[in-house]
Formats: sequence, C-alpha cells, structure tokens
Amino acid sequence: MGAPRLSVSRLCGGYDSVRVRCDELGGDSNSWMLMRHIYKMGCRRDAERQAASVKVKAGRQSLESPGNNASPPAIDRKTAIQQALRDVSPDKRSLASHKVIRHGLDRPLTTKATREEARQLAAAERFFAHTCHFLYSAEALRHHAPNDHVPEVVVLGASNVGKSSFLNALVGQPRAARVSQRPGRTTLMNAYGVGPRPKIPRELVRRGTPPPRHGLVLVDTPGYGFRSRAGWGAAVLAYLEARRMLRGAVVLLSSEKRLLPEDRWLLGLLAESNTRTLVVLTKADKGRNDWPVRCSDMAETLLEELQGLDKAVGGGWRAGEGATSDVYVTSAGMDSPGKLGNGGGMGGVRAAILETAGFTLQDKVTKKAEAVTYSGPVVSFDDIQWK
Ligand SMILES: Nc1nc2c(ncn2[C@@H]2O[C@H](COP(=O)(O)OP(=O)(O)OP(=O)(O)O)[C@@H](O)[C@H]2O)c(=O)[nH]1
Ligand SMILES: [Mg+2]
Repeated sequence: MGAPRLSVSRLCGGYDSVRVRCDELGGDSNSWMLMRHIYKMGCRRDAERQAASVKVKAGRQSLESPGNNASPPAIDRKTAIQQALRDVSPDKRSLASHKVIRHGLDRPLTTKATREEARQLAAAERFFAHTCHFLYSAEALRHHAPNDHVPEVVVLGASNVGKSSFLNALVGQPRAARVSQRPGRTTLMNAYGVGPRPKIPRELVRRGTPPPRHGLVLVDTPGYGFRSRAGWGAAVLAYLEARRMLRGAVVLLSSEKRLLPEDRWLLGLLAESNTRTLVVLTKADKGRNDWPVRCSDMAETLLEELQGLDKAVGGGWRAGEGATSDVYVTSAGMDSPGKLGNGGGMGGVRAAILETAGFTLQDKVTKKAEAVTYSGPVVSFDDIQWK
C-alpha cells in the first residue's frame, strides 16, 4: 500500500484555511479536515482574524454590557435596534436614496457610511460602471469557460427572489440578465464580465485563449425551490465544489418572505465548504412602509442562523480577510434604468462584493496579492512545519 495521501480539494475563502478530504487515511471518504495553518500561510491571517473577532466582540459588548467611564451608557440590543430604526425613514420611497443599508452583529440597521467607506463606495461604483458583458451560459460544470485568473462571485437564491434583477442593478444595465415575474426564468448558469481589464502578463494566459477583458466574473444561477429545475443541485453544487477561481457567494433572500429550509441548507453548505458568503435581503420596497423593522427582524434571524452555522463548522467561516458579518438590504427593482443607480443599498453591496472577491478598495480598486495556491505534495497535519 502506498503512503497515505490527502487531497486538497480547493483553496477557498480567505486562503486562511484549507479543507482536506480524508481519502486514504482510513477515514470516512466523505469527511473533511479543516487545516487552519499550512506551511508558509497562516500567521498574518491569524492575527487579522483575531483582530476582526476582537472588533466584533468589542462592538457587541458596547451594546450588551456596561462599558468603562468613556463608553456610552449600556443599553440592551433590542433598545439599540429600536433607537437605530428611529433614524431610518420608514417611507419606502426613501430606500432609493440610500447607497448602503446593512445590519450587523455590532451595529443595528444603518444607512450611514463613514468618510472612508464613502471613498470605497465611490471606488466600487467606478469599477462597476465599466460596461458589463455576457460571457457564456453553462448547464453543467464542464460547460464553464476556463478561468485561471479572474475572481468569480456566484449569485444564489430561491427562484424569483430577484437574482437577475440584482445583477442588473449591480452593473447598472437593466437588460444584462433576463428578468421575469414568473419563477424559473433563469435556467442556466450565466456568467458576466464586470469591471476594467485586469493586467495579466501575456505569458500567464492560457495558449489559444484571449486575455480576460474584465476584472471580475459574476455568475447568475437558476433559483431553487418553486418551479426550479430538478438538475439545479447537481450543476451548482459541482460548480461550488470545484471552480478554482470562485472567491465568494452572494446569497439572496426575499425580505417579504421567511427563511426557507432550502435557504438554511444552502447556507449550511457554504459554511461547510468555507466559501465566503455575503447575505443580501432583496425586495425591501415590497409591502407596507415598515421596511426598516421588517428587514431588521429578518437580518437578526439570519445573523443568529449564520452564527450557529459558523460555530457548527468550528468557527472562522464568517471572519477573516475580505469577509463581512453584515446582512445587506436592497431594493434592486427600484434602481433607475439607464444609469448606475445607487439607490436601494446597491452601493454597499458593490463594495462588499469586491472585498469578498479579494480586491482592496481605496481611491482605486486593486487586486490583493493572493497566497500561492498550494498544489504540491500534501503533507499530513503532523508534518506541517510551523512558523
Ligand atoms: N418590488 C421589487 N421587485 C423586484 C425586486 N427585485 C426583483 N423584483 C421582481 O421580482 C421578479 C423576479 O425577479 P428576477 O430577477 O427574475 O428573479 P430571479 O431570482 O432571477 O428568478 P429566477 O431566474 O426565476 O430564479 C421580477 O418581477 C422582478 O421585477 C425588488 O427589489 N423590488
Ligand atoms: Mg433569474
């Protein structure tokens, strides 16, 4: 019998953890081992992760427990949320005027952005203002065009939740993806090129293929649930597991509905595969003029669900570089056609998508250097050389 071997499935998320399939160690072939540290990786990201978790904890403490002399008087989270909601106009026409609407662990629903964030939103807007092009449709994993360099972000959600409308609002092109009132409109995985042309040395481009025209690929998917195609699971799951340049998923949930069992299942799957996940509520404008309370309640339920899943997979899924713990709120259908609308919270989501995909947002959007994808011989956990 040859030496035991582990096979690295995919480096996904922040490159700070690696899931390894235990194939030949006598373990269950379906089980996965999470390696948090791998040779030449880990130390810096560990520090960043700890800093992020300390920040979140500090934010939560400031809402939950009495602070020191310098802190504002302690208030419980429910009161903090009620106070925050008083600052947000319930008139749904006001939705279109908000570039960012989000609800986080450390901050109740807000439409405010700091000056630094406003710069990042402007940079993200310039990135998305480049004309978006349809790239290809794929029915199965093998139909996806090869991609060695451009980060991909996939848009997932139940049928009719507003995935295609969301994509159109992101890129400011009302007809980029087809939208319909009837559930089940999108039947294939459709890829779109977004953003400016990346600078990729010619020698790194696969022979016989043109250099990529866009810095980001967004993939619209068929919805699951009512009127969805039976083959959804297989095609999208294979893509999620094997697509090399996949850097994150945007999960859309309708703010006018409850969390479906299928939504819970999908979030669990993304947690399991350690895929960076951005959670976005759609259709905030539907219903009566109570959107701040409705969206805030749903975001709270979601944050609890996400925290539970994070714990279940050993923590680390929702923290780390490029990850956000906020739930974003949007009303894509309200974006004014013909120009890159900022209304309905789309600005904040643009910035969050770029961060998820591994870009740095300052005055310009730049691609972060990525850790080298580990493709050499796989070592056992005990053989890892610690720094
Ligand atoms: N009021 C409102 N309607 C929206 C919003 N987003 C989408 N819609 C509507 O919801 C319906 C479904 O939108 P789609 O974008 O086709 O939804 P989808 O998730 O792509 O649907 P499938 O491709 O069938 O899975 C359309 O009638 C849209 O106009 C929104 O933010 N507000
Ligand atoms: Mg669609």
